[in-house]
Amino acid sequence: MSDAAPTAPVIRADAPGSFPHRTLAERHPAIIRQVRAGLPYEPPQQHALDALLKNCTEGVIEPLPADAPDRERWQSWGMDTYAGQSWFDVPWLWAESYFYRRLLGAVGYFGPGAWCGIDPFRPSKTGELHSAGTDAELSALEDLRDRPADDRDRALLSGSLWGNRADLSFQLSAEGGERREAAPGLVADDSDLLWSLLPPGGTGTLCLVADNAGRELVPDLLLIAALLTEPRIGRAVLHLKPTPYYVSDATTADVIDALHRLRSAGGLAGEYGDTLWSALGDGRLVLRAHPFSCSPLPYGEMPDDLRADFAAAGLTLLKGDLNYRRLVGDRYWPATTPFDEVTAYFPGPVAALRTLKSEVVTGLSAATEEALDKAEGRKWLTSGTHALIQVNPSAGPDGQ
Ligand SMILES: O=P(O)(O)OC[C@H]1O[C@](O)(CO)[C@@H](O)[C@@H]1O
Repeated sequence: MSDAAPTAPVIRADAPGSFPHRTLAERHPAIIRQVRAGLPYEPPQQHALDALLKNCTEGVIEPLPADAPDRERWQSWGMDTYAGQSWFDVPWLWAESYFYRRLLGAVGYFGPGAWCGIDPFRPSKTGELHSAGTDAELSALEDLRDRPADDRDRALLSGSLWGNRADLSFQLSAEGGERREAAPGLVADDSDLLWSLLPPGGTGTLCLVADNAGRELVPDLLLIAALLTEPRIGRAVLHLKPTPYYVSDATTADVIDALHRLRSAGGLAGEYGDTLWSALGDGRLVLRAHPFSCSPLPYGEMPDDLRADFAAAGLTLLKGDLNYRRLVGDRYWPATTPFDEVTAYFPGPVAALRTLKSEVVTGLSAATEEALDKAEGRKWLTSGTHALIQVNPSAGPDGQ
């Protein structure tokens, strides 16, 4: 970002009782317990998980072992700077991301050994993919078959947006322990602008930066299939996580599971599944699993090859809360900070589709913020019941 770009305090988890503090102090231990119970880990993995539980609540950040395959990468992402500090004192985004890296290390994900490559979150991901909720959503898709293309596209976009509520890590500590109903209406809605960047007959490239597997990835895939079929795009690039992350984030294995699920569902879901299967085969759908997708840094610090990927797209659509935090910067922005200003650095037109699950938000009108505060206090920021669609069509070199 240029020197004139707006700025605000970076979020840390050092205030007991705050939302970020509860994430580290309560959610991370709950995730470790869930992982430990979810697979029949052997004593070395169990002991390592117990040690991580103690370390992440009471200890200081420890560097990766000398033989870790990604040690140098983490050094370039700030590991040496933060080693020795409390998890609660470093940037919240950094602490959360590093927690998931340490969790994978504890279960032997990076090998050597028999647990190499085993996703510790797979039990909850597959449970969700094969749930009655997913069945119901796939059958409901049939109702869209005979609707005008524009209506169908808007319904699929809405499915992709609200699919972001289905975040398994979030469910572990949603306020009150139970799921609350989604609020009608969006706190910001640039959907008309978004559709103008995906015109009927369009042949451009859409980059979709995925978030969660299962009930979020399924509608994301359906949206891509519809856009390719209509067509509104000629090609889609789907950015996934190279390793399991934030419990439910989608990896290549999760895409394959989701495609099997679609194809076995029959009906329109099955047709879309077949479309995506062949689009992978002929290059109209491309999968990426860039290391930076699991980095603890904002997109403002993305490497050149990723920047080039986004620059080549007619639109990059980032899904979910974490991607939003990384897009605008994980900071306590005044909610009225213009979205266009904090995303001006992005290499091309960019859109965010997200339900609100952290205290990071930009681009709201003062009236919207006031009405939300009046109705809910500050809970609307983190409850996951509100959503937004924001677009900066002029990000990138031509727009600056
Ligand atoms: O799956 P999403 O939408 O990225 O949400 C994950 C979010 O949940 C949290 O774990 C808790 O709010 C955040 O750290 C993170 O931004």
